[in-house]
Amino acid sequence: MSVIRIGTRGSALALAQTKQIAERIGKAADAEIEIVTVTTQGDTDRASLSEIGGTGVFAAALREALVAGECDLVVHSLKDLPTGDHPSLRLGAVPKRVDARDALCARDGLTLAELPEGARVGTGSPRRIAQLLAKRPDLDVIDIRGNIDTRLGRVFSDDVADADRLDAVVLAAAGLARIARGDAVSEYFSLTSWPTAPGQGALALEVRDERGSRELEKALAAVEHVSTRAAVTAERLVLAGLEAGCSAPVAATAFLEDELFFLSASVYSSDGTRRVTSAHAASPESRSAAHLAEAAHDVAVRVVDELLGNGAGDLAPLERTP
Ligand SMILES: NCc1[nH]cc(CCC(=O)O)c1CC(=O)O
Repeated sequence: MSVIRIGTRGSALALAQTKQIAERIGKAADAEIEIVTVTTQGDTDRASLSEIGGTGVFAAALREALVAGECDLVVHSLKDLPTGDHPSLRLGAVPKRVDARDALCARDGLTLAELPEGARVGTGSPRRIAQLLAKRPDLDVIDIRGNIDTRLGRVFSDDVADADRLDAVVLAAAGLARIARGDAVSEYFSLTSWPTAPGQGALALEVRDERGSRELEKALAAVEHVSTRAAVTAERLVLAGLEAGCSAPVAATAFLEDELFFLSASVYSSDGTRRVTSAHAASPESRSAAHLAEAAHDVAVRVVDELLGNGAGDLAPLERTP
């Protein structure tokens, strides 16, 4: 029997999502599935995400393992994947997105509006910092790093030093659901008032840019979800069009509803006081992958033009300066 080796990061989130994909692939392909754990700089480096630069830190080591042939397929959180094409890898499949929303995890079940004045709220994401300050300029936003459990621990664990204690953290709902910590959520932010990172809540299955084995191709086809791929393509084209990295204060949300394909994107100033938003829709000729891709490109071009025309380029440092 042929073997499909799946590379993954070692965090609880990465393992949970990889195991889920492994199970689906195991059912679809007549192959033995092996999981290969790879350590990445994003897992070991405790510097803040804005310092080491979000773009690619989580993805780089996984990609190296894939290029080196140590595995046949890697599972990424799509939002951690750089937007540019890799010279020898391709996006083999994009499974159906789960929840794209951000969630507040606060002590005593408090919502954002209910947090006391000056409350300490943790996040390492420039987008989330800007969104928090836009709604609550009084908050003390603390730059934090680490996996989801570590971050939740700063709010809920009994053995956190008082100096490290936070009143709340903002995390991706999808990540919390994947590691079965949805119980920690005190408020889900609606995508209309709080859009999230391009690709958030979606996974990316990356493979070498060659025709894979029959079983690998069968596995990829079985988990592919065409409208999710079109949505995340449009969202990522916004980042690419703005020449922004994944640590830029940029949010984008795309989805197919009835016969319309929507894309909305926002760029924030770092302090949350200013925001430029653009939204456009297209009606694809059909729901085929090709027509949806066409719609995704079409709306992304219009959204990027409008954002830049309205001064988005001057709002925030979009590109990471090394
Ligand atoms: N940047 C880290 C990261 N990458 C993917 C997720 C969550 C799951 C997802 O969006 O797919 C997270 C954690 C978070 O943002 O809370």
